[in-house]
Amino acid sequence: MAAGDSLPAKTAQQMAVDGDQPPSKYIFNNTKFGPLETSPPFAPVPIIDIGCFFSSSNQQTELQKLRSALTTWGCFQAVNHGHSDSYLDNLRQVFRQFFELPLEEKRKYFRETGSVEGYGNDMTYSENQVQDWCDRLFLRILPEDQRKLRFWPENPSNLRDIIDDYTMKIKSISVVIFEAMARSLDLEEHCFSKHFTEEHDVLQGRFILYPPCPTPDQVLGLKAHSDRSGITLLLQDPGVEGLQVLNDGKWYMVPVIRDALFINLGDQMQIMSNGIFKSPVHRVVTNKAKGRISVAMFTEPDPNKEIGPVDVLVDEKRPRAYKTVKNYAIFNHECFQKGVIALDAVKI
Ligand SMILES: O=C(O)CCC(=O)C(=O)O
Ligand SMILES: [Fe+2]
Repeated sequence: MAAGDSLPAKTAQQMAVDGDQPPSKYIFNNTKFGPLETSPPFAPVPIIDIGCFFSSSNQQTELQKLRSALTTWGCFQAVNHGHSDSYLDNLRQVFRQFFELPLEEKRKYFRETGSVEGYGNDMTYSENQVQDWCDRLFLRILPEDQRKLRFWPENPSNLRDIIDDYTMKIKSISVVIFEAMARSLDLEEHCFSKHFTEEHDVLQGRFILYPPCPTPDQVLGLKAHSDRSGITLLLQDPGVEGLQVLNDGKWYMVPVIRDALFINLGDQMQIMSNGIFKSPVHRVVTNKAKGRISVAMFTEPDPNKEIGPVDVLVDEKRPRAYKTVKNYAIFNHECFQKGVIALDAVKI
């Protein structure tokens, strides 16, 4: 169990409703990632028509954009992914309904001390860890036989079915993207996707509420981090910006495009691509007037399999940049506890 980890005395949502000032443990500390800026310039990350990746139409222009996006920003906005505005609105609405339930109802799904799964806040690893101004429901969705259904809300009554349905959609989009990523580097198209299409691959969902915050210039919604995933597929709130990405030492705000999926790479893709693709550091800022909701899905390979740079991307000109690693999630977690950046720890 993490030292000092406990559930919050009051959720961020409740503090927002009660008009509380954020307690001192929520106040941002200047970190190596620079100051808190609530309105930096917009990130000029490309918008990619991923519809063409599902068909045999000419993909060259989009593949070039994909390669350029992933080698510089490590992220892009995916449009034409095949899921309607009303489907995505409904998805966000179901999670909104969950967060709007009385605390007594949500409490049934509270995460347990020392574990991330369930409703609640981030785990606390040390006394001086700065807290995030958000509440979340975190579920391990795949492999199916590892689901802890006690954390899966039964209210709203359609929430479980909607997660299942969205999971299928996310799986198929992610495979198409992994294949396009390989083609964008002129590699055999399954070289990445094969690590994410096996029986014990992992998919986690983080459904996050960022309530309005009275002091957005002092409190982050989510601290700077890179994802440990292969790729992360994020549905943003169409009503308010908040996500920022770090590029070349500067923060940029990710624009909201109503029905785009914002896709960013996680550390495991930076490793598999031998450092060619980037896993961007990102964070979320809060807003005084508006709450924000986001739906993040994280794909990960089977934790029992070793991952490392794919062979075809290692040669004399580009020596192996990363060691192989098993169960990157646990490794990443251990590094975090020691204050070490996991990607640095696997660098050769
Ligand atoms: O809510 C967001 O916009 C980003 C969430 C995120 O970065 C994460 O859950 O890892
Ligand atoms: Fe993230």
